[in-house]
Order: sequence, then C-alpha cells, then structure tokens
Amino acid sequence: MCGIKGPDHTLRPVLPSTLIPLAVYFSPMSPRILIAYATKHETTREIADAIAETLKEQGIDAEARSVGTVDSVFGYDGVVIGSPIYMGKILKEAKQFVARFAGALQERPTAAFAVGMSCKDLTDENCRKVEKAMEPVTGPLQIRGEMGMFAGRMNPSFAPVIGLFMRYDEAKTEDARDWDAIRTWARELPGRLGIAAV
Ligand SMILES: Cc1cc2nc3c(=O)[nH]c(=O)nc-3n(C[C@H](O)[C@H](O)[C@H](O)COP(=O)(O)O)c2cc1C
Repeated sequence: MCGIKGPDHTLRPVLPSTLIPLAVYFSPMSPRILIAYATKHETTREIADAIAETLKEQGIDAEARSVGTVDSVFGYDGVVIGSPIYMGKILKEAKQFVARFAGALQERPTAAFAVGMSCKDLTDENCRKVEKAMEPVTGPLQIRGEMGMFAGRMNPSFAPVIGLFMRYDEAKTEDARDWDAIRTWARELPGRLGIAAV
C-alpha cells in the first residue's frame, strides 16, 4: 500500500487532494440527536444536559437546546422532547415545539421525558397523570419506547402564590432528581431510537 509515515510512526494512506472532499462526504459521521427541552426554573435543562453528556459518551453528536431556540429539526437523526409538568400540564413552549415541527418530527424517531414531583412516586395513578400531561407530545408523535418520567426539583420560590395552596410536602425545597435513573434512560436512548453510534 502507498503510504507515508505519520508522526506517530503509523502508515497513513495518501489521498490525492481532489478526492479529499469525496472522502469527507462518505466518511461515517456521528449520528446527531437533539434534546429539545422546555423549562421554567432550569431543572429540565440540567436533565437535558445530562442526557446529552451521556449520549456523547457513546459517540453520539448530542445537543441539548431550549425548544424556543430550535429553528429546524432537519439534520438530526433523532429528537428527544422534554418538559416539566405544572398543574397537570406540560409547558406551552413544548406543545408549540411539537405543533411547529410536527411534520419533520413524524419523519424521524422521537423519544420523550417528563419532569415532575409526582414522578418521585410512580404509582399507577401518578403514571397516568404524567402520561395525560404528556399527551400533546405523545399524541401527534410516534414516541419510541418507554417515556422518561423523572422526579424534579421544588422550591417554594417557584410558586409564591400557588405554593400557599400546596401541601407542605409538595411545596418544600427539594431536589429529587435521580441522576442514575436519568443516565440509565439516556444510555438506552440510541437503541430505543434505532440509532447506532459509529
Ligand atoms: C406551581 C407548581 C405546580 C406544579 N405542578 C406539578 C404537577 O402538576 N405535577 C408534577 O408532577 N409536578 C408539579 N410541579 C413540580 C415541577 O414539575 C418541578 O418543580 C420541576 O422540577 C420544574 O421544572 P423546571 O425547573 O424545569 O421548570 C409543580 C411545581 C410548581 C412550582
């Protein structure tokens, strides 16, 4: 084989410069996954960041972005949509994201996760409430595999008025995020989306 010695003393093949753009075009690229999140108090953003980091460890080109900053989902091989739940509903920004990109989202594999204090105790009733809240995402899209249901973070400052009407255990300061559960779910995402790392 024709080759030159690289600085690390391994043989490197020589490509005529005219073929380099072709080689770049055909070289395997890392699959790209978008984690599009809505948030009011950053809890869900931090979860989306942890999911992106976990995917990157698997060789996936993952990007966590607030739903409002996404102009297009073209170029992504899969999309994950995450929202916190407030008063039994997901944030309107998450609904708007799904409505805005519905066509393109239906053409690519999608996964979803919800964040809420009810996810601390996933009884059948709480699961049903979370599933109901996520219907604006799961209804129009073919969500792959199990939806992530992650306990969030609570602070009375999140709800200065409504907080007065919450039970003490619902309104107290608490970070109930289970990072192991979040990372385990994220590690299973490529399989769920049918995307293989290169
Ligand atoms: C006013 C208020 C209402 C909430 N309602 C719900 C709810 O209906 N179900 C639930 O599971 N969690 C509920 N939560 C908890 C939030 O989902 C939790 O604080 C979440 O971590 C917030 O995420 P964010 O920081 O990304 O906005 C509520 C929190 C507040 C402050």
